Amino acid sequence: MKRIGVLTSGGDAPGMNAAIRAVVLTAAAAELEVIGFEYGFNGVLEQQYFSLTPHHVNHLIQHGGTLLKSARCQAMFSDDGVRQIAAVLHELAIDALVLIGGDGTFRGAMALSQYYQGKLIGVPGTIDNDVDGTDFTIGFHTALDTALDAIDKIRDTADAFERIFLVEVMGRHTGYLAVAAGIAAGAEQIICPELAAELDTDKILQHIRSAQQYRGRCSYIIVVAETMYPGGASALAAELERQGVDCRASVLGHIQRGGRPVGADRILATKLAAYAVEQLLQGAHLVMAGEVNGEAVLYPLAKTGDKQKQVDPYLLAWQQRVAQY
Ligand SMILES: Nc1ncnc2c1ncn2[C@@H]1O[C@H](COP(=O)(O)OP(=O)(O)OP(=O)(O)O)[C@@H](O)[C@H]1O
Ligand SMILES: O=P(O)(O)OC[C@H]1O[C@](O)(CO)[C@@H](O)[C@@H]1O
Repeated sequence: MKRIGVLTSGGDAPGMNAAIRAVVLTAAAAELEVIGFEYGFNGVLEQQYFSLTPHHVNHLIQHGGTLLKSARCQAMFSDDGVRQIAAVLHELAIDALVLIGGDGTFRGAMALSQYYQGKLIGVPGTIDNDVDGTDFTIGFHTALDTALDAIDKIRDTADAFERIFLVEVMGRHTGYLAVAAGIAAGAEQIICPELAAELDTDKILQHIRSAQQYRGRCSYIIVVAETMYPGGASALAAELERQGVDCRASVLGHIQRGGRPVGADRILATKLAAYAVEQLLQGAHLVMAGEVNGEAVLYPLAKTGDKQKQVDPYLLAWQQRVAQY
């Protein structure tokens, strides 16, 4: 193996830069050349790439975003597009490709494996934490702290007005961020797919009223996962207002994707990206470098999107038992 490629794809996540750095430094130590493709799979298709040297990754570890940019690539959903991308990789003599992204990116890797003869390895980078085969994805811990910082501030103003707030967090179709942020912020309610397939406004109102009966007037925060209500938290707040409850909505949105990665994400990114390159050199293919119980492990890329990993059931049950107090 002489020349490897690396790209970041899907939603950017704090710590992706730390992962790129570790890929480049580990490869340099093994005398491998690294080609960085920009804008995810689009950069391969459009041949937007540059040779990445240790010089490029100096003092990169502390920065959010991704040096390689990210994107979602429509061409990957057509057979023709996948073939073209594989052809560019062959043309550039890329022996292996390191893909830093979420389960969608890894589905892309599986599609690419039909036409690409080189090796493919994944590094889990997404704030959503919705990737099987690793306890945590790179970016999740930073996004959690960013959400917490915002919710703690919302609590201050909610307390001052004894107001009800809906705070919408990201997470696509999973509630890892919602549950973690809700628990850590001491939210009164958490609404996420793991707690209820469909949102029930009667139940929400009942919950608010029973908490108010028990405590008297007080602030009340509901953390809502982004896909739980058509139109999001703002539309849900409007509906609750219509039913006679005065409340405000705050959508945290993309601020959760930005910012300096926290230590846990920098360390996870360094470990998993370094491990991925080392394992490539040992012949690994079509696997993701993950971390389970503190150990670096390889997990089949084909299974990373199976949704076997669970949001902590203990915390979910506990939240439901105590929230009315
Ligand atoms: N089924 C698929 N077949 C081929 N390519 C895919 C497939 N699913 C996703 N991809 C490719 O991977 C890219 C990223 O996927 P996606 O938008 O789902 O983000 P992700 O990697 O899951 O990260 P995140 O969840 O953090 O946004 C897509 O834009 C597409 O190019
Ligand atoms: O950047 P976009 O396309 O708005 O995507 C937002 C989505 O990306 C994520 O930030 C990461 O997957 C999700 O939490 C969110 O649903």
